[in-house]
Formats: sequence, structure tokens, C-alpha cells
Amino acid sequence: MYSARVEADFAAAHFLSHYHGKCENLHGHNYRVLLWVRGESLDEGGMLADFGLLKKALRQVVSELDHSNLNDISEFRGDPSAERIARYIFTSLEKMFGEFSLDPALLWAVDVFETPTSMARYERG
Ligand SMILES: Nc1nc2c(c(=O)[nH]1)N=C([C@H](O)[C@H](O)COP(=O)(O)OP(=O)(O)OP(=O)(O)O)CN2
Ligand SMILES: [Zn+2]
Repeated sequence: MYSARVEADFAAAHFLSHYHGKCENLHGHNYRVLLWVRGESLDEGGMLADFGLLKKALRQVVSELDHSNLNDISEFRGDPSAERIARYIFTSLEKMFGEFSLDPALLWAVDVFETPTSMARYERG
């Protein structure tokens, strides 16, 4: 089994409505997002998926989040946690992989780092 990973960053504001503590207040993070693909076969060029295409797809999704207030996105239901952001990015990528000539079945996981020491993952179940 092969896997490959690309990364992208975005900056955004958020607060967590159900959090009792400092994170219930509006604050920001420099988020780091890791996109993982996984598969058993390589193309004729020996690649699972072209890093360049993967980065283009990921950058398109994160550019829509960059310098936004994540609480404005209704899908997060008032709590844009790293877990929900990871799922949101995963499902957005799944819908648009085809536009980048990428096979959606290769999409494996999205990791979202809120800080260098705190990360949540959404992966294909
Ligand atoms: N499972 C989750 N727990 C927390 C989330 C989350 O998305 N998923 N988010 C937060 C807050 O957004 C908070 O801003 C980040 O928390 P934390 O890692 O504690 O950030 P700090 O920089 O303050 O960490 P220190 O190591 O204490 O400096 C909270 N929990
Ligand atoms: Zn936070």
C-alpha cells in the first residue's frame, strides 16, 4: 500500500460555543492542513497521485477558509472544531477531486493542526 501527503496553511478566526474556557472567546489560528491519499497501484510514472495536483486541489479548498471567521459557516453549527474542519475539507476535496483529474477513491485522510501540538483527523471510514 502506498500513501502520499501534501500540506497547506490558512489563517482563520473562530470561537467554540460549547467550550467552557478561553476557546469560547473569538481567537485565531494559523491552521496547517495535511491531505493524505492512499492506494495500492501507481500510474505509469510511478506516482500514486501528482503532488502538484493534490496541492492545487487542497489550496483551492483552504483559500476559501483563509482569513475568514469559521463561525460564519453554518455546517460547523457554532463549533468549528478541528475535527469538523477536517471533515469539511475532506468532503469538499471528495467533490472536487475529479476536476483536478484525481481519483476521489484515493482520498484517505485530512489532518488539521490548530497549533503545532494539537491535531484532529477525519479519515475514510
Ligand atoms: N478535540 C478538540 N479540542 C479542542 C479544540 C478542537 O478543535 N478539538 N479546539 C480548541 C481551541 O480551538 C483552542 O484554541 C486550541 O486549544 P489548545 O491546543 O489548548 O491551544 P493552546 O495554544 O492554548 O495550547 P497550549 O498548549 O495550552 O498552549 C480547544 N480544544
Ligand atoms: Zn481555537
